[in-house]
Amino acid sequence: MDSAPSATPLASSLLSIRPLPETDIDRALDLAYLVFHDTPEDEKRKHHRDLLLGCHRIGAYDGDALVGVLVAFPFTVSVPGGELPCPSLTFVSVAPTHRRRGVLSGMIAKLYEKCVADGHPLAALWASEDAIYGRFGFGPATYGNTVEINSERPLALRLTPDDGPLRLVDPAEAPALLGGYYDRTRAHRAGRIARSEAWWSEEWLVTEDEEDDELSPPRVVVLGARPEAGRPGGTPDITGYAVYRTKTRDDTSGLVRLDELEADTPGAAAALWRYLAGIDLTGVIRAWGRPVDDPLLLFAADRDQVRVTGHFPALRLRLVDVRAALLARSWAAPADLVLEVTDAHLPANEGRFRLTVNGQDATYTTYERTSDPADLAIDVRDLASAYLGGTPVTSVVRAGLATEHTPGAAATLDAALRTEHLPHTVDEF
Ligand SMILES: CC(=O)SCCNC(=O)CCNC(=O)[C@H](O)C(C)(C)COP(=O)(O)OP(=O)(O)OC[C@H]1O[C@@H](n2cnc3c(N)ncnc32)[C@H](O)[C@@H]1OP(=O)(O)O
Repeated sequence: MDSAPSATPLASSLLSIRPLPETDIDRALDLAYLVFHDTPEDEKRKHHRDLLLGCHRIGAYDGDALVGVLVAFPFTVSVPGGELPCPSLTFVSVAPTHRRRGVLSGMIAKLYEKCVADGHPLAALWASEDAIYGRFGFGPATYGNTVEINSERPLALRLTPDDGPLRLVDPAEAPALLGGYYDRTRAHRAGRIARSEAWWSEEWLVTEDEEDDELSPPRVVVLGARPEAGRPGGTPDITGYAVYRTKTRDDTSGLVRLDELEADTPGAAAALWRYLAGIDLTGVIRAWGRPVDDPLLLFAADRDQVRVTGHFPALRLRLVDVRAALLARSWAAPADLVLEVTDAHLPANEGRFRLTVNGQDATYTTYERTSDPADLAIDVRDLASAYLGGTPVTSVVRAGLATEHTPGAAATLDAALRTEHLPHTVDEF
Protein backbone atom coordinates (compact mmCIF):
# COMPACT_ATOMS: atom_id res chain seq x y z
CA MET A 1 0.00 0.00 0.00
CA ASP A 2 1.25 3.46 -0.86
CA SER A 3 -0.46 5.35 1.94
CA ALA A 4 -2.69 4.80 4.94
CA PRO A 5 -6.34 5.70 4.48
CA SER A 6 -7.76 8.53 6.52
CA ALA A 7 -10.68 7.89 8.85
CA THR A 8 -14.16 8.55 7.49
CA PRO A 9 -15.41 11.90 8.78
CA LEU A 10 -18.16 11.45 11.32
CA ALA A 11 -21.49 13.21 11.43
CA SER A 12 -20.89 14.48 14.95
CA SER A 13 -17.62 16.13 15.88
CA LEU A 14 -18.12 14.84 19.41
CA LEU A 15 -17.58 11.30 18.22
CA SER A 16 -14.10 9.89 18.51
CA ILE A 17 -12.95 6.52 17.28
CA ARG A 18 -9.94 5.01 18.99
CA PRO A 19 -8.50 1.78 20.36
CA LEU A 20 -10.67 0.42 23.16
CA PRO A 21 -8.63 -0.13 26.33
CA GLU A 22 -8.85 -3.25 28.47
CA THR A 23 -10.60 -1.20 31.15
CA ASP A 24 -13.54 -0.66 28.75
CA ILE A 25 -14.06 -4.34 27.87
CA ASP A 26 -17.02 -4.67 30.25
CA ARG A 27 -18.67 -1.59 28.75
CA ALA A 28 -18.04 -3.04 25.28
CA LEU A 29 -19.75 -6.29 26.31
CA ASP A 30 -22.71 -4.39 27.78
CA LEU A 31 -23.13 -2.60 24.47
CA ALA A 32 -22.82 -5.83 22.48
CA TYR A 33 -25.38 -7.62 24.70
CA LEU A 34 -27.73 -4.65 24.31
CA VAL A 35 -27.62 -4.63 20.50
CA PHE A 36 -27.69 -8.44 20.16
CA HIS A 37 -30.51 -8.73 22.73
CA ASP A 38 -28.51 -11.10 24.89
CA THR A 39 -28.46 -11.62 28.68
CA PRO A 40 -25.56 -13.98 29.26
CA GLU A 41 -24.73 -15.94 32.37
CA ASP A 42 -21.64 -14.89 34.31
CA GLU A 43 -19.62 -17.76 32.84
CA LYS A 44 -20.36 -16.74 29.25
CA ARG A 45 -19.56 -13.13 30.05
CA LYS A 46 -16.23 -14.18 31.50
CA HIS A 47 -15.54 -16.24 28.38
CA HIS A 48 -16.31 -13.23 26.16
CA ARG A 49 -14.11 -11.02 28.32
CA ASP A 50 -11.22 -13.45 27.90
CA LEU A 51 -11.82 -13.58 24.14
CA LEU A 52 -11.81 -9.79 23.81
CA LEU A 53 -8.59 -9.55 25.79
CA GLY A 54 -6.78 -11.34 22.96
CA CYS A 55 -8.34 -9.23 20.18
CA HIS A 56 -7.77 -5.87 18.56
CA ARG A 57 -10.57 -3.61 19.85
CA ILE A 58 -11.92 -0.34 18.50
CA GLY A 59 -14.36 1.89 20.38
CA ALA A 60 -16.49 4.84 19.25
CA TYR A 61 -17.06 7.39 21.97
CA ASP A 62 -19.62 10.19 22.16
CA GLY A 63 -18.01 12.25 24.86
CA ASP A 64 -17.46 9.67 27.57
CA ALA A 65 -20.19 7.33 26.39
CA LEU A 66 -19.16 4.22 24.48
CA VAL A 67 -21.51 4.06 21.47
CA GLY A 68 -19.71 1.71 19.12
CA VAL A 69 -17.51 -1.38 19.32
CA LEU A 70 -15.64 -3.40 16.74
CA VAL A 71 -13.46 -6.35 17.67
CA ALA A 72 -11.03 -8.26 15.44
CA PHE A 73 -9.79 -11.77 16.18
CA PRO A 74 -6.13 -12.22 15.19
CA PHE A 75 -6.95 -15.16 12.89
CA THR A 76 -4.93 -16.76 10.14
CA VAL A 77 -6.80 -17.94 7.06
CA SER A 78 -5.69 -20.46 4.47
CA VAL A 79 -5.29 -19.09 0.94
CA PRO A 80 -4.28 -21.10 -2.13
CA GLY A 81 -0.72 -22.23 -1.53
CA GLY A 82 -0.36 -20.82 1.98
CA GLU A 83 -1.98 -18.75 4.66
CA LEU A 84 -2.27 -15.10 5.67
CA PRO A 85 -2.96 -13.22 8.88
CA CYS A 86 -6.55 -12.08 8.71
CA PRO A 87 -8.06 -9.77 11.34
CA SER A 88 -11.62 -11.11 11.61
CA LEU A 89 -14.44 -8.87 12.75
CA THR A 90 -16.87 -9.78 15.46
CA PHE A 91 -18.98 -8.12 18.20
CA VAL A 92 -19.68 -5.22 15.82
CA SER A 93 -22.17 -3.07 17.72
CA VAL A 94 -23.49 0.49 17.48
CA ALA A 95 -25.83 1.89 20.14
CA PRO A 96 -29.45 2.16 18.93
CA THR A 97 -29.27 5.88 19.76
CA HIS A 98 -26.35 6.41 17.35
CA ARG A 99 -27.26 4.35 14.28
CA ARG A 100 -26.82 5.61 10.69
CA ARG A 101 -24.44 8.38 11.65
CA GLY A 102 -21.33 6.77 10.27
CA VAL A 103 -20.13 5.07 13.47
CA LEU A 104 -19.62 1.66 11.83
CA SER A 105 -18.05 3.34 8.78
CA GLY A 106 -15.61 5.16 11.04
CA MET A 107 -14.67 2.02 12.96
CA ILE A 108 -14.07 0.10 9.73
CA ALA A 109 -11.86 2.90 8.40
CA LYS A 110 -9.89 2.68 11.65
CA LEU A 111 -9.55 -1.08 11.25
CA TYR A 112 -8.25 -0.68 7.69
CA GLU A 113 -5.65 1.80 8.97
CA LYS A 114 -4.52 -0.79 11.49
CA CYS A 115 -4.39 -3.55 8.84
CA VAL A 116 -2.24 -1.35 6.62
CA ALA A 117 0.06 -0.43 9.52
CA ASP A 118 0.46 -4.09 10.50
CA GLY A 119 0.95 -5.28 6.89
CA HIS A 120 -2.17 -7.46 6.97
CA PRO A 121 -3.59 -7.64 3.43
CA LEU A 122 -6.91 -9.30 4.37
CA ALA A 123 -9.79 -8.82 6.79
CA ALA A 124 -12.77 -11.15 7.19
CA LEU A 125 -16.13 -11.57 8.87
CA TRP A 126 -19.39 -13.49 8.96
CA ALA A 127 -22.24 -11.06 8.47
CA SER A 128 -25.33 -10.87 10.68
CA GLU A 129 -27.17 -9.25 7.77
CA ASP A 130 -26.19 -9.65 4.16
CA ALA A 131 -26.75 -6.02 3.20
CA ILE A 132 -24.28 -4.40 5.60
CA TYR A 133 -20.74 -5.14 4.46
CA GLY A 134 -20.55 -5.08 0.65
CA ARG A 135 -20.29 -1.30 0.66
CA PHE A 136 -17.08 -1.60 2.69
CA GLY A 137 -15.51 -3.88 0.07
CA PHE A 138 -16.27 -7.25 1.68
CA GLY A 139 -17.31 -10.02 -0.72
CA PRO A 140 -18.43 -13.58 0.07
CA ALA A 141 -15.33 -15.68 -0.59
CA THR A 142 -16.65 -19.01 0.67
CA TYR A 143 -20.10 -20.57 0.60
CA GLY A 144 -21.70 -23.38 2.56
CA ASN A 145 -24.56 -25.81 2.00
CA THR A 146 -27.02 -27.12 4.54
CA VAL A 147 -27.70 -30.77 3.85
CA GLU A 148 -30.42 -32.98 5.27
CA ILE A 149 -30.27 -36.76 5.18
CA ASN A 150 -33.21 -39.01 5.86
CA SER A 151 -31.58 -41.70 8.00
CA GLU A 152 -34.71 -43.65 8.82
CA ARG A 153 -33.46 -46.07 6.20
CA PRO A 154 -29.86 -47.16 5.48
CA LEU A 155 -27.84 -44.57 3.61
CA ALA A 156 -27.71 -45.57 -0.06
CA LEU A 157 -24.21 -45.15 -1.48
CA ARG A 158 -22.65 -45.71 -4.88
CA LEU A 159 -19.33 -46.79 -3.39
CA THR A 160 -18.10 -49.14 -0.73
CA PRO A 161 -17.22 -47.38 2.52
CA ASP A 162 -13.78 -47.98 4.01
CA ASP A 163 -13.77 -50.64 6.67
CA GLY A 164 -11.20 -48.97 8.95
CA PRO A 165 -11.95 -48.93 12.69
CA LEU A 166 -14.18 -46.21 14.12
CA ARG A 167 -13.73 -44.97 17.64
CA LEU A 168 -15.35 -42.30 19.75
CA VAL A 169 -12.82 -40.07 21.45
CA ASP A 170 -13.15 -37.76 24.41
CA PRO A 171 -13.59 -34.19 23.07
CA ALA A 172 -10.86 -33.15 25.51
CA GLU A 173 -8.43 -35.30 23.47
CA ALA A 174 -9.58 -33.93 20.14
CA PRO A 175 -7.36 -30.84 19.86
CA ALA A 176 -4.19 -32.91 20.30
CA LEU A 177 -5.48 -35.80 18.19
CA LEU A 178 -7.14 -33.88 15.35
CA GLY A 179 -5.39 -30.48 15.32
CA GLY A 180 -2.69 -31.63 12.89
CA TYR A 181 -5.24 -33.38 10.68
CA TYR A 182 -7.45 -30.28 10.48
CA ASP A 183 -4.38 -28.17 9.68
CA ARG A 184 -3.59 -30.42 6.74
CA THR A 185 -7.10 -29.88 5.39
CA ARG A 186 -6.32 -26.16 5.34
CA ALA A 187 -3.64 -26.80 2.73
CA HIS A 188 -6.24 -27.92 0.19
CA ARG A 189 -9.21 -25.90 1.34
CA ALA A 190 -8.67 -22.15 1.19
CA GLY A 191 -10.83 -20.08 3.54
CA ARG A 192 -10.19 -22.15 6.65
CA ILE A 193 -9.25 -20.52 9.93
CA ALA A 194 -6.27 -21.85 11.91
CA ARG A 195 -7.54 -23.24 15.23
CA SER A 196 -5.59 -22.77 18.43
CA GLU A 197 -5.98 -25.41 21.12
CA ALA A 198 -8.14 -22.95 23.06
CA TRP A 199 -10.36 -22.40 20.00
CA TRP A 200 -10.90 -26.16 19.69
CA SER A 201 -11.81 -26.63 23.31
CA GLU A 202 -13.52 -23.37 24.25
CA GLU A 203 -15.38 -22.63 21.01
CA TRP A 204 -15.60 -25.65 18.78
CA LEU A 205 -16.07 -28.48 21.26
CA VAL A 206 -17.72 -26.59 24.10
CA THR A 207 -19.97 -28.89 26.12
CA GLU A 208 -23.22 -26.95 25.87
CA ASP A 209 -24.33 -25.83 22.44
CA GLU A 210 -24.78 -22.06 22.39
CA GLU A 211 -28.02 -22.09 20.43
CA ASP A 212 -29.79 -25.27 21.50
CA ASP A 213 -29.47 -26.56 25.06
CA GLU A 214 -31.38 -29.75 24.16
CA LEU A 215 -28.45 -30.96 22.07
CA SER A 216 -26.01 -33.46 23.55
CA PRO A 217 -22.39 -32.50 24.19
CA PRO A 218 -20.20 -32.82 21.09
CA ARG A 219 -19.33 -36.35 20.01
CA VAL A 220 -16.11 -36.93 18.13
CA VAL A 221 -15.77 -40.03 15.99
CA VAL A 222 -12.46 -40.87 14.35
CA LEU A 223 -11.90 -43.25 11.46
CA GLY A 224 -8.61 -45.13 11.42
CA ALA A 225 -6.86 -46.75 8.52
CA ARG A 226 -7.30 -50.49 8.05
CA PRO A 227 -4.76 -52.22 10.34
CA GLU A 228 -2.49 -53.32 7.47
CA ALA A 229 -2.28 -49.69 6.32
CA GLY A 230 -1.28 -48.49 9.79
CA ARG A 231 2.07 -47.08 10.67
CA PRO A 232 4.82 -49.44 11.87
CA GLY A 233 4.29 -49.99 15.57
CA GLY A 234 0.60 -50.58 15.04
CA THR A 235 -0.74 -47.01 15.48
CA PRO A 236 -3.49 -46.60 12.94
CA ASP A 237 -3.42 -43.36 10.97
CA ILE A 238 -6.49 -41.17 11.03
CA THR A 239 -8.27 -41.08 7.70
CA GLY A 240 -11.21 -38.95 8.76
CA TYR A 241 -13.32 -37.66 11.61
CA ALA A 242 -16.72 -36.19 12.36
CA VAL A 243 -17.99 -33.89 15.10
CA TYR A 244 -21.71 -34.07 15.85
CA ARG A 245 -24.36 -33.64 18.52
CA THR A 246 -27.63 -35.50 18.95
CA LYS A 247 -31.13 -34.69 20.14
CA THR A 248 -33.50 -37.59 20.66
CA ARG A 249 -37.16 -37.97 21.41
CA ASP A 250 -38.82 -41.11 22.71
CA ASP A 251 -39.09 -42.54 19.23
CA THR A 252 -36.67 -43.08 16.37
CA SER A 253 -37.00 -39.59 14.86
CA GLY A 254 -34.12 -37.99 16.75
CA LEU A 255 -31.62 -35.63 15.18
CA VAL A 256 -27.91 -35.89 14.41
CA ARG A 257 -26.58 -32.40 13.93
CA LEU A 258 -23.32 -32.65 12.06
CA ASP A 259 -20.84 -29.84 12.70
CA GLU A 260 -17.83 -31.13 10.80
CA LEU A 261 -16.80 -34.11 8.69
CA GLU A 262 -13.36 -34.41 7.15
CA ALA A 263 -11.99 -37.38 5.26
CA ASP A 264 -8.95 -38.22 3.17
CA THR A 265 -10.81 -40.25 0.57
CA PRO A 266 -14.36 -40.77 -0.70
CA GLY A 267 -14.35 -44.21 0.95
CA ALA A 268 -13.41 -42.69 4.32
CA ALA A 269 -16.11 -40.02 3.95
CA ALA A 270 -18.66 -42.72 3.05
CA ALA A 271 -17.73 -44.69 6.18
CA LEU A 272 -18.34 -41.65 8.39
CA TRP A 273 -21.65 -40.75 6.70
CA ARG A 274 -22.80 -44.35 7.02
CA TYR A 275 -21.87 -44.33 10.71
CA LEU A 276 -23.85 -41.10 11.31
CA ALA A 277 -26.87 -42.43 9.42
CA GLY A 278 -26.80 -45.61 11.50
CA ILE A 279 -26.97 -43.99 14.96
CA ASP A 280 -29.91 -45.58 16.78
CA LEU A 281 -32.97 -43.54 17.81
CA THR A 282 -32.25 -40.89 15.19
CA GLY A 283 -33.95 -40.44 11.83
CA VAL A 284 -32.41 -37.33 10.33
CA ILE A 285 -28.93 -35.82 9.90
CA ARG A 286 -28.76 -32.06 9.53
CA ALA A 287 -25.38 -30.88 8.36
CA TRP A 288 -24.69 -27.20 8.40
CA GLY A 289 -21.95 -25.54 6.40
CA ARG A 290 -20.91 -28.39 4.14
CA PRO A 291 -18.54 -27.60 1.25
CA VAL A 292 -20.39 -26.82 -1.96
CA ASP A 293 -18.35 -29.55 -3.72
CA ASP A 294 -19.00 -32.16 -1.01
CA PRO A 295 -18.39 -35.55 -2.70
CA LEU A 296 -21.39 -36.94 -0.77
CA LEU A 297 -23.63 -35.16 -3.26
CA LEU A 298 -22.19 -37.35 -6.01
CA PHE A 299 -21.71 -40.67 -4.22
CA ALA A 300 -25.12 -40.65 -2.52
CA ALA A 301 -27.18 -43.17 -4.50
CA ASP A 302 -30.52 -41.54 -3.67
CA ARG A 303 -30.64 -37.75 -3.84
CA ASP A 304 -34.19 -37.86 -2.47
CA GLN A 305 -32.53 -39.15 0.69
CA VAL A 306 -29.68 -36.59 0.68
CA ARG A 307 -31.03 -33.12 -0.02
CA VAL A 308 -29.34 -29.71 -0.15
CA THR A 309 -31.72 -27.57 1.88
CA GLY A 310 -29.80 -24.29 1.83
CA HIS A 311 -26.87 -22.45 0.27
CA PHE A 312 -25.40 -19.40 1.98
CA PRO A 313 -22.48 -16.95 1.87
CA ALA A 314 -20.05 -17.88 4.64
CA LEU A 315 -16.72 -16.07 5.09
CA ARG A 316 -16.62 -12.55 3.66
CA LEU A 317 -13.21 -11.26 2.73
CA ARG A 318 -11.83 -7.77 2.29
CA LEU A 319 -8.68 -7.35 0.19
CA VAL A 320 -7.29 -4.45 2.21
CA ASP A 321 -4.08 -4.57 0.19
CA VAL A 322 -4.98 -6.10 -3.18
CA ARG A 323 -1.39 -6.27 -4.36
CA ALA A 324 -0.07 -8.06 -1.26
CA ALA A 325 -3.06 -10.43 -1.27
CA LEU A 326 -2.59 -11.39 -4.92
CA LEU A 327 1.16 -11.86 -4.55
CA ALA A 328 0.65 -14.10 -1.50
CA ARG A 329 -1.46 -16.78 -3.18
CA SER A 330 -0.44 -19.51 -5.60
CA TRP A 331 -1.88 -19.66 -9.10
CA ALA A 332 -3.12 -22.44 -11.33
CA ALA A 333 -2.24 -21.07 -14.78
CA PRO A 334 -0.31 -18.25 -16.42
CA ALA A 335 -1.99 -14.87 -16.97
CA ASP A 336 -1.06 -11.44 -18.28
CA LEU A 337 -3.92 -9.02 -17.74
CA VAL A 338 -4.52 -5.39 -16.90
CA LEU A 339 -7.13 -5.11 -14.13
CA GLU A 340 -8.93 -1.86 -13.49
CA VAL A 341 -9.91 -2.01 -9.83
CA THR A 342 -12.39 0.27 -8.08
CA ASP A 343 -12.27 0.66 -4.32
CA ALA A 344 -14.43 3.34 -2.70
CA HIS A 345 -12.55 3.17 0.61
CA LEU A 346 -8.88 2.45 -0.05
CA PRO A 347 -7.42 4.60 -2.87
CA ALA A 348 -4.14 2.66 -2.95
CA ASN A 349 -6.06 -0.27 -4.47
CA GLU A 350 -7.71 1.84 -7.16
CA GLY A 351 -6.53 2.12 -10.72
CA ARG A 352 -5.06 -0.06 -13.44
CA PHE A 353 -2.60 -2.80 -12.56
CA ARG A 354 -0.89 -5.40 -14.72
CA LEU A 355 -1.15 -8.87 -13.21
CA THR A 356 1.33 -11.36 -14.60
CA VAL A 357 1.53 -14.96 -13.54
CA ASN A 358 4.47 -16.67 -15.19
CA GLY A 359 6.67 -19.68 -15.02
CA GLN A 360 5.96 -23.27 -15.88
CA ASP A 361 4.12 -23.82 -12.61
CA ALA A 362 2.65 -20.28 -12.47
CA THR A 363 4.81 -19.36 -9.50
CA TYR A 364 6.20 -15.97 -10.50
CA THR A 365 3.60 -13.25 -10.01
CA THR A 366 3.78 -9.49 -10.40
CA TYR A 367 1.14 -6.83 -9.91
CA GLU A 368 2.21 -3.33 -10.87
CA ARG A 369 0.46 -0.07 -11.63
CA THR A 370 0.25 0.63 -15.37
CA SER A 371 -1.18 3.14 -17.82
CA ASP A 372 -1.99 0.39 -20.34
CA PRO A 373 -5.66 -0.08 -21.23
CA ALA A 374 -7.66 -2.40 -19.02
CA ASP A 375 -8.61 -5.95 -20.01
CA LEU A 376 -11.07 -6.28 -17.15
CA ALA A 377 -12.73 -3.76 -14.80
CA ILE A 378 -13.80 -5.13 -11.44
CA ASP A 379 -14.74 -3.77 -8.02
CA VAL A 380 -12.64 -4.79 -5.03
CA ARG A 381 -15.59 -6.59 -3.39
CA ASP A 382 -16.01 -8.87 -6.41
CA LEU A 383 -12.28 -9.45 -6.58
CA ALA A 384 -12.50 -10.54 -2.92
CA SER A 385 -15.25 -13.04 -3.84
CA ALA A 386 -13.05 -14.47 -6.59
CA TYR A 387 -9.79 -14.39 -4.60
CA LEU A 388 -9.99 -17.90 -3.10
CA GLY A 389 -11.42 -19.43 -6.27
CA GLY A 390 -14.99 -19.58 -4.93
CA THR A 391 -16.75 -17.21 -7.34
CA PRO A 392 -15.85 -17.30 -11.05
CA VAL A 393 -15.00 -13.89 -12.49
CA THR A 394 -16.88 -14.98 -15.63
CA SER A 395 -20.03 -15.19 -13.46
CA VAL A 396 -19.38 -11.71 -12.09
CA VAL A 397 -19.11 -10.43 -15.68
CA ARG A 398 -22.29 -12.27 -16.67
CA ALA A 399 -24.06 -10.67 -13.69
CA GLY A 400 -23.14 -7.24 -15.08
CA LEU A 401 -20.89 -6.40 -12.12
CA ALA A 402 -17.53 -6.48 -13.93
CA THR A 403 -16.68 -5.43 -17.46
CA GLU A 404 -14.58 -7.44 -19.85
CA HIS A 405 -12.79 -5.06 -22.26
CA THR A 406 -10.76 -7.85 -23.83
CA PRO A 407 -12.80 -10.94 -24.72
CA GLY A 408 -11.60 -13.94 -22.71
CA ALA A 409 -9.96 -11.86 -19.95
CA ALA A 410 -12.32 -13.15 -17.25
CA ALA A 411 -11.81 -16.77 -18.35
CA THR A 412 -8.02 -16.27 -18.25
CA LEU A 413 -8.26 -14.87 -14.73
CA ASP A 414 -10.54 -17.73 -13.65
CA ALA A 415 -8.08 -20.32 -14.98
CA ALA A 416 -5.30 -18.66 -12.97
CA LEU A 417 -7.41 -18.35 -9.78
CA ARG A 418 -8.78 -21.90 -9.96
CA THR A 419 -8.29 -24.20 -6.97
CA GLU A 420 -8.63 -27.97 -6.93
CA HIS A 421 -11.21 -27.86 -4.13
CA LEU A 422 -13.69 -25.04 -3.61
CA PRO A 423 -12.85 -22.79 -0.67
CA HIS A 424 -14.71 -23.59 2.52
CA THR A 425 -14.97 -22.22 6.05
CA VAL A 426 -16.14 -24.37 8.94
CA ASP A 427 -15.78 -21.97 11.85
CA GLU A 428 -18.43 -19.33 12.24
CA PHE A 429 -17.45 -16.51 14.59
C1 LIG B 1 -19.15 -9.03 11.91
C2 LIG B 1 -20.29 -8.72 12.84
O1 LIG B 1 -20.12 -8.54 14.02
S1 LIG B 1 -21.86 -8.66 12.17
C3 LIG B 1 -22.85 -7.88 13.39
C4 LIG B 1 -23.26 -6.47 13.02
N1 LIG B 1 -23.98 -5.91 14.16
C5 LIG B 1 -25.33 -5.95 14.31
O2 LIG B 1 -26.06 -6.46 13.47
C6 LIG B 1 -25.86 -5.38 15.61
C7 LIG B 1 -27.05 -4.43 15.41
N2 LIG B 1 -26.75 -3.36 14.46
C8 LIG B 1 -25.85 -2.37 14.70
O3 LIG B 1 -25.18 -2.34 15.73
C9 LIG B 1 -25.68 -1.29 13.64
O4 LIG B 1 -26.94 -1.03 13.04
C10 LIG B 1 -24.66 -1.64 12.54
C11 LIG B 1 -23.32 -1.99 13.19
C12 LIG B 1 -25.13 -2.82 11.71
C13 LIG B 1 -24.51 -0.43 11.61
O5 LIG B 1 -23.94 0.65 12.32
P1 LIG B 1 -24.15 2.19 11.86
O6 LIG B 1 -23.20 3.00 12.67
O7 LIG B 1 -25.57 2.53 11.91
O8 LIG B 1 -23.66 2.13 10.35
P2 LIG B 1 -23.23 3.42 9.49
O9 LIG B 1 -23.99 4.60 9.93
O10 LIG B 1 -21.75 3.54 9.48
O11 LIG B 1 -23.76 2.92 8.08
C14 LIG B 1 -22.96 2.89 6.94
C15 LIG B 1 -23.84 2.49 5.77
O12 LIG B 1 -24.32 1.15 5.96
C16 LIG B 1 -25.74 1.15 5.88
N3 LIG B 1 -26.23 0.16 6.84
C17 LIG B 1 -25.93 0.10 8.13
N4 LIG B 1 -26.57 -0.94 8.70
C18 LIG B 1 -27.27 -1.54 7.73
C19 LIG B 1 -28.13 -2.66 7.70
N5 LIG B 1 -28.40 -3.36 8.81
N6 LIG B 1 -28.68 -3.00 6.51
C20 LIG B 1 -28.44 -2.29 5.39
N7 LIG B 1 -27.61 -1.20 5.38
C21 LIG B 1 -27.05 -0.84 6.53
C22 LIG B 1 -26.16 2.56 6.25
O13 LIG B 1 -27.44 2.86 5.74
C23 LIG B 1 -25.08 3.38 5.62
O14 LIG B 1 -25.34 3.50 4.22
P3 LIG B 1 -24.90 4.78 3.39
O15 LIG B 1 -23.38 4.80 3.46
O16 LIG B 1 -25.41 4.51 2.02
O17 LIG B 1 -25.52 5.94 4.07
